[in-house]
Parts: sequence; C-alpha cells; structure tokens
Amino acid sequence: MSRLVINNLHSYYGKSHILNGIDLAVESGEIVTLLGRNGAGKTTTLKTIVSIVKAQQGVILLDDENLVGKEIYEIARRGIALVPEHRGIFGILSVEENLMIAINKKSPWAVEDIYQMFPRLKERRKNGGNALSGGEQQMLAIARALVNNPKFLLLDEPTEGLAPVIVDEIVKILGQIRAAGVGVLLVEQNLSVCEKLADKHYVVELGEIVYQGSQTEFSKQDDIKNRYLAV
Ligand SMILES: Nc1ncnc2c1ncn2[C@@H]1O[C@H](COP(=O)(O)OP(=O)(O)OP(=O)(O)O)[C@@H](O)[C@H]1O
Repeated sequence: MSRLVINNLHSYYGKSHILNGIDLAVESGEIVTLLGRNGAGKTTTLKTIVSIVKAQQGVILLDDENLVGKEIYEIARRGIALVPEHRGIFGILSVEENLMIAINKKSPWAVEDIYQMFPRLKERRKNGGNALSGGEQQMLAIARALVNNPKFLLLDEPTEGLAPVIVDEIVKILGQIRAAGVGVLLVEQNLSVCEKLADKHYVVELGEIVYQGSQTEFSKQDDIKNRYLAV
C-alpha cells in the first residue's frame, strides 16, 4: 500500500506563477481525478509531480520520501509514470518493440498479460506505432507505462478525441488497473468517464484546489460543476 501526497505545491513557467499551492493525495488502488477549465493548471500539476516542471515550493511525498528536487528518471524509477496527452510512443517501432523497450523485469505485467488486457494491441503487435489509430496509440501508451511496473499512473486526457466505443474500452482498462492496486491520477475532460470511474475528485482553478470530495459528494455538486467545469 503506497500513498502519493502533494502539499502546497508551487511551480512556474519563467516568471508566470502557475501552481499556487496544490494539495492532493492518491492511494494505491484508487482513481482520483484532477478537473478544471483549460489553463487551470492540471497538466502542469502532472508535469511537476514527475519533475518535468520543477517544483519551487512544497512537498511531493511518496510514502515517506520527498521527491522534490529529484530528477525525472529518479521519479520514474520510484514507480510514478506519466502518460502524456500526446502519448509519446515511438512511431518507427512496432507495438511489441514499444513494449519491449519499456519492460521492467520486476513488473507483474508481462507482455502476454498486456495482450490479454488489450486484445487490439495483440492484433496489431507487428504494426508500427505510426500506423495505429488514436485509440490504439492511447492503449499502447498506457500499456507501456504498465510494463514498467508503476505504483502510480498519471494520465493526461486519455479519452480525448476517441470514439465512444474506444472510450468504453479505456474505462474498462482503468478499472482493471485500479483492481491491480495501482493508484491513478486522472486529468480528464469527459465528466461522465470521471464520474463512472473515480473514487475522489479534485477541482483546480488558477493553480489552486477549490474543491475536493468523494464521488458520492461530487455527484450532488451541480454548483461546482457549473462554476468551474463549464458543464
Ligand atoms: N510551456 C509553457 N510555457 C508557459 N506557460 C505555459 C506553458 N504550458 C502551460 N502554460 C500556461 O500555464 C497555465 C496552466 O496550463 P496547463 O497546461 O497546466 O493547464 P490545464 O489545466 O492542463 O489545461 P489544458 O486542458 O488547456 O491543458 C496556462 O495559463 C498555460 O497557458
């Protein structure tokens, strides 16, 4: 059982102060969303957790260790994986090669397990990354993060631009990932996906958390949804 706890996190792009003291927590086997308008600071929060953007203040605790100041590869080695919005898979490599270069021998997810979970990737295993549909690329990006044995998976808009049937597949897969004990921090615009999946929600506005609540509480918060999520 692990916990990722973020406390009073601040970060900047140049002189622009983007994160203004973010507080949030995710546990193993939990799906937590980070919601908010365009430009609210969701992607920046994910990038700051994995040290792509450097935290200027605050703590990022993985169990008892503060990760602030650690390098990107050190964060990855401790089991925090970012699946970025543009997926970052290797277009010139096949599906299987994309998986093989990411694999960590300690991972409980072998390539065969991945193929069971993602039958589409098995069918496409010899295809180049460039030849995949958007949904297949998203699946490959998630699969590649899994074979690296993450404790926590940070996902940036995994269903963006995908057909409803593919969105349903991604929802099912995220449920399986939670059942396997991975903690998921999900940035997602599709509110119905978020409400179907998540245990807990955070809403961010101007780089601060303005609401947090369980799914049961959040489902009644029409005011919050109207005010911060423009639904
Ligand atoms: N590389 C960058 N350089 C300067 N400013 C940036 C950069 N990336 C993002 N920003 C600014 O930081 C703020 C937060 O952006 P961020 O991408 O975290 O928002 P977001 O909540 O993820 O929204 P979106 O859904 O639009 O991605 C915005 O005002 C954005 O314009």
